[in-house]
Amino acid sequence: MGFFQKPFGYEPLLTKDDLKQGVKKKKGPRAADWRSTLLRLWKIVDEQRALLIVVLLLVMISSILALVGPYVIGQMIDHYVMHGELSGLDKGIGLLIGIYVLLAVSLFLQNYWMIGIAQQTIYRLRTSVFTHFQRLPVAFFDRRQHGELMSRMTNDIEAVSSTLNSSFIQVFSSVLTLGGTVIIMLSLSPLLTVLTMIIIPLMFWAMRWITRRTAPLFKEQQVAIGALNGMIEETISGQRIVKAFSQEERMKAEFREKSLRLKRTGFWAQTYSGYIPKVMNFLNNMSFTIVAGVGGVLALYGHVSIGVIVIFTEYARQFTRPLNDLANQFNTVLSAIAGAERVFSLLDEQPEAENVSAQKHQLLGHVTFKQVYFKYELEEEGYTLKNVDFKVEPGQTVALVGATGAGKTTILQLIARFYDVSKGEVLFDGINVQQIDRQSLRSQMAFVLQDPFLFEASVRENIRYGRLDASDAEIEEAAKQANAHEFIMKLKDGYDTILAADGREISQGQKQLLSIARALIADPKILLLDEATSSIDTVTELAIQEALDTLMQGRTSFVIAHRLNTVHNADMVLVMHKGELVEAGPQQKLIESGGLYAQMLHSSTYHLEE
Ligand SMILES: Nc1ncnc2c1ncn2[C@@H]1O[C@H](COP(=O)(O)OP(=O)(O)OP(=O)(O)O)[C@@H](O)[C@H]1O
Repeated sequence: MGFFQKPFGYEPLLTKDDLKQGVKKKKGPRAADWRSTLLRLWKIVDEQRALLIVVLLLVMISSILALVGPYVIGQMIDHYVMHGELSGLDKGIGLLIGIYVLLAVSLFLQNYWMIGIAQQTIYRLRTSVFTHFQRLPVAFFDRRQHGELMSRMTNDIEAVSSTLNSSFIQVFSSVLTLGGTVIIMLSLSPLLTVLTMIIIPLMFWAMRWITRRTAPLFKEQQVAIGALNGMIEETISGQRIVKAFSQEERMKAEFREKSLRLKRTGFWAQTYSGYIPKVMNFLNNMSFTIVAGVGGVLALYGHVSIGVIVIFTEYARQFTRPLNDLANQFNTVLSAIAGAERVFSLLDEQPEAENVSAQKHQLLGHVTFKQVYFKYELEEEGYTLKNVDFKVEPGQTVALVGATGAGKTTILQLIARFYDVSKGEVLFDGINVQQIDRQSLRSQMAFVLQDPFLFEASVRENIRYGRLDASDAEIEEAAKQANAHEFIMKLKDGYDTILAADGREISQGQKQLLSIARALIADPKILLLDEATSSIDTVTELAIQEALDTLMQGRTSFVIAHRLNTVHNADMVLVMHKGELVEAGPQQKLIESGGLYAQMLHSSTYHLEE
């Protein structure tokens, strides 16, 4: 019973120390070649070594049992049938039944345990990739396509999973069966063995001839399927446009042409690949005929017994099966190695570097930028932020203004330490951000974005995301303060209404209110806000404004301002221009100085709403 339970326990695949080490010695397994990939995969599977050894033993037993079957039949023919002895036959049959029952049990168990091992391995691989994702810096996600990353989590891991499920046993048992068959055949008759093997080169030649023709056809078939699917998807989602521009006939003609192409390549790809089992069967039959003919002659001259001929033909039949299986497994194993390689390369990505001397720190609310220079990884040349220098006191509200691309969001991202500065320093209460534990820093900050992110969960859970231990009463109180309670109560199930991931059932303004409630429940020391620019009705707008005022009280707040009123009420305005902080101070002072901000207020390129 113990074995039945073993594969399903969970232990983390990579410990924190492993990760640290992996980062330090970047030369570790880079998953660059398939051998190191296999080795890494093996290391994970090897965690369940005891069970794996049992499975391998069972595979050995079942391979031996499968080989012994025909041998027993031959012996029965020679010893009982040829001598007309019925009495021994029942013992032989009993033995055969025993062998085949044992074989079935052994196959069942090895399959059950191997799937357990495979699923546990995949579970741990998937968990460590996901855990690793959480540790990766924002910059990593900047340079990767999200669809591609999701495909690694799903398709690539699935490729490894299906191979582990079946190929491992299949390959091992094929090799054993092949070896065992050859040894038995050689011991029975070397001459007949050589004759059986004549077909091997013929088989390889035939397979190569066929796959050379089918490989490009299958590739073309994939391309044709892709093109056809793409067109179908476009036509369905663009239905209105197709109709509006009366393009139905053209679409039909295009579809027919693409569909015909798929039909043609599909026909030849399937035809050629369909030849493979037929050709194999033919060659197998030929070898069978040769063995039967030559064996018959040998038996007539008394060189071998009839029993040996019967066993031999049976082994000769069995002989090609593992060969075929190995050939079939080849592609599956290759695609699994490729999948595993891509998964491991993700695990090799460096996590957010943590300073060992970093400490937890209770923020007071001072924020200082000291000659900060910053450059995104993807940026080709120059700095996104250049020599940004400012100092904010606890509880102050700072409005960031500037044209699009000036660097306002970048400043907020540096405060949240999504990125590290290239030069200069970001300080909280006089402590360099690098010396503060990242987790403790972020837990004391909250973001309210223009387009807040909602999870596919209830309204209550979406607010609770700000602080997981918040009680239902606290959540309701926060929603009330955020002016969200009223609209929540009008939803179908109130606080229990499940929202879609994109929050499509509620308006943009309502999403903002939820996000404000989420920030309130987090009770952060520092607030990072991006004011909404999209047109929101005046009632919601007022509700948001009021909620934000409540939220900002007693907290150091940075607001990317889109409204004149916000700038007006701010303690300090930071005017950004092409990555530089060109002016800083209260709005009135900036207007009086007649600098860039004063000009911006009157120009049409930068617009603050009344
Ligand atoms: N993740 C990123 N990777 C590379 N470059 C980026 C990234 N994010 C922003 N940038 C670039 O950095 C510059 C500053 O962008 P930022 O988002 O800080 O401007 P912004 O002032 O907030 O603009 P907006 O008002 O349009 O949001 C821009 O040129 C932008 O293209």
